[in-house]
Amino acid sequence: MLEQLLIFTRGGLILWTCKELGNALKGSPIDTLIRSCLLEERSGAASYSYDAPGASYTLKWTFHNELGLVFVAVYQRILHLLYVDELLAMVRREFSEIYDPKRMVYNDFDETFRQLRREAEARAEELKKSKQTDKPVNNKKKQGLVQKAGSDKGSKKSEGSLATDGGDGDKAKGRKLENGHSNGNHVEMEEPRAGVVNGKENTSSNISAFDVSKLQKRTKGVKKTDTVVNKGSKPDPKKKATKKNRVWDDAPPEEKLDFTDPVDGNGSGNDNIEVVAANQGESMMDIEEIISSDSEGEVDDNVQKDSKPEAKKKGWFSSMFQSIAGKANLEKEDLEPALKALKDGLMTKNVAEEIAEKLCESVAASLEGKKLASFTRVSSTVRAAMEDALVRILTPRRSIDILRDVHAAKEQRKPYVVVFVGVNGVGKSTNLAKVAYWLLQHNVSVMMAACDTFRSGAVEQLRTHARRLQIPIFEKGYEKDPAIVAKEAIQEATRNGSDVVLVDTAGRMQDNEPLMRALSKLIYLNNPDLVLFVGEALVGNDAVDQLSKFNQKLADLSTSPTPRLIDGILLTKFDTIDDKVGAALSMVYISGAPVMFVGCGQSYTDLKKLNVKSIVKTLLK
Ligand SMILES: Nc1nc2c(ncn2[C@@H]2O[C@H](COP(=O)(O)OP(=O)(O)OP(=O)(O)O)[C@@H](O)[C@H]2O)c(=O)[nH]1
Repeated sequence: MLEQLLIFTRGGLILWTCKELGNALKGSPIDTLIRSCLLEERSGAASYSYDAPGASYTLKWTFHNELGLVFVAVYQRILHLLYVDELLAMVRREFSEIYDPKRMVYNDFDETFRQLRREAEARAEELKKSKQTDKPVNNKKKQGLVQKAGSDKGSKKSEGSLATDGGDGDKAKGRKLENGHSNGNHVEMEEPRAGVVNGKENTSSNISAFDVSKLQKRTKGVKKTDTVVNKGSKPDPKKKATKKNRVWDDAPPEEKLDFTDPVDGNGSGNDNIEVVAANQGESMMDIEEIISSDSEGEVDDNVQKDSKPEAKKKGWFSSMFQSIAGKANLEKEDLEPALKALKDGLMTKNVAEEIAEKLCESVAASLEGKKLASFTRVSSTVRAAMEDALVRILTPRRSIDILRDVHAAKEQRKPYVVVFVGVNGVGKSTNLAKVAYWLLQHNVSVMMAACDTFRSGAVEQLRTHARRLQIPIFEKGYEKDPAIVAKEAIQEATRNGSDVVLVDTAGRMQDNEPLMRALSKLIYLNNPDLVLFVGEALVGNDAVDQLSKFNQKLADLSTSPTPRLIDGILLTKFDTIDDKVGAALSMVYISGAPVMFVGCGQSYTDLKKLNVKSIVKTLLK
């Protein structure tokens, strides 16, 4: 049975709920859906699963982007209701006809909903019966295949057909993507994809995607009839051939970019800062590489390339006319060329394919049905939506201020503990030393803990850094339990009054179960203040695998009911990646953890903050 159906604005204002259903939902599925899925650019997913004590729900949703409305249906997961997508589509259609931004109460919709639900249920029942009668035909292999292909096509053609219900009946379609700490809530995607763990929930009130003021602006000039006419009209088959505008490159003039801010800056500046800082610190290596970021704009070139045949078909006049007069309502097909170009562009910048795809799905979901403003091209609209999404993802939602937290710990007379984790050779020890140097600059006393008791030479390497920086190091040699070494190091730091303990750990592959178990133990036993994932900025698709598996393993192998996951990211070797800045996006997207530091060279001073504006600009170049 349907548990609830809600209609609310993107600003979060609830307009209508089904009083008849009236069931009090267990937990807070709607809030969680908004925070963990809709605001995290995962709204392109097919459904969201929410588990609360005593209930497991599936949530499905649809948007009316032009009116800024969100329609959400909640039902018990076990039921696999076949009519939910259909019902949502009908509710969306009927409600948008009576929607008025000035109106708050929609009691008159109760009866309409009752009818729609009856209708959808009846059609689902019919479909079920017809499926049952179809079964013997499907037994014949060849005939079955033909039939399936035919019905799939049919489902795409007929907008209101129940056959479009892709969610409930086709369990095999998508693999579950874990989202949120370890609460088991997840978004289910339309296509099979690798498992993803989103480490942190959005705890802030960052509601830019659900901004009421934006909505009001959008709806101000919209005549209700615009929407009604479009909604009523059947999709025109000719439209497909003539849908796309020619897209012009309206990217800003090329300029040299820096993706980092000084680590003590405010993090939002877009000044061109030299990436390789003045070499005040002692060099750890002989060579210093200097970044070059003067790349050509690839995305818009692609857009142009992709759109050319479409523009040709459409003709110059109609193309111009559309961009001047504004298109009625954006449809998925209108967005596809621009989204494809953006996706390809993101991938050339090293964004993991899976992430690029999900982002595009989410942007498409936020734009479909929206009216294209006059004098705007589809590509500009898509680009602006993508830009918003990227800024939203990369801007930390939780502020982790290490210096503030160090002082807070000091007041409680305990050291602030940071554990550096990551795969082999990414730069854990080197960047741990950079963080130590940075802390020393702020008059914070530091102790290093050599807990890589696995790789020979690791302790000596850390000792060299400690000697150069003249800070104490706690070491117990090799083949010791790193969890115990860390514990003793923290006890020692408490005794000698060190403000911070920086714990070096052995590099490990994300699939190495024994080493991951040892790391999980170290974290569980010592409960550090910060678990910092050190990752190379050079990685592409592997970034997703590394981070998601680290988080997954930390969750699975922990003996604690509330396992600690990765809190922040330190991206290394930024000086070697040119404009391939995509790893930053992939890692933040997949973990929900912010990039706290960027390593951009081999001197102690080569530690910076991520410059979000620069990164976004480069990603869209
Ligand atoms: N160019 C550049 N090189 C770096 C950066 N950070 C680290 N490196 C280099 O990367 C190599 C590996 O660094 P380590 O600190 O030994 O890496 P690790 O993760 O501790 O290695 P394991 O202990 O084997 O897992 C060294 O040659 C470092 O100099 C950086 O930001 N830029």
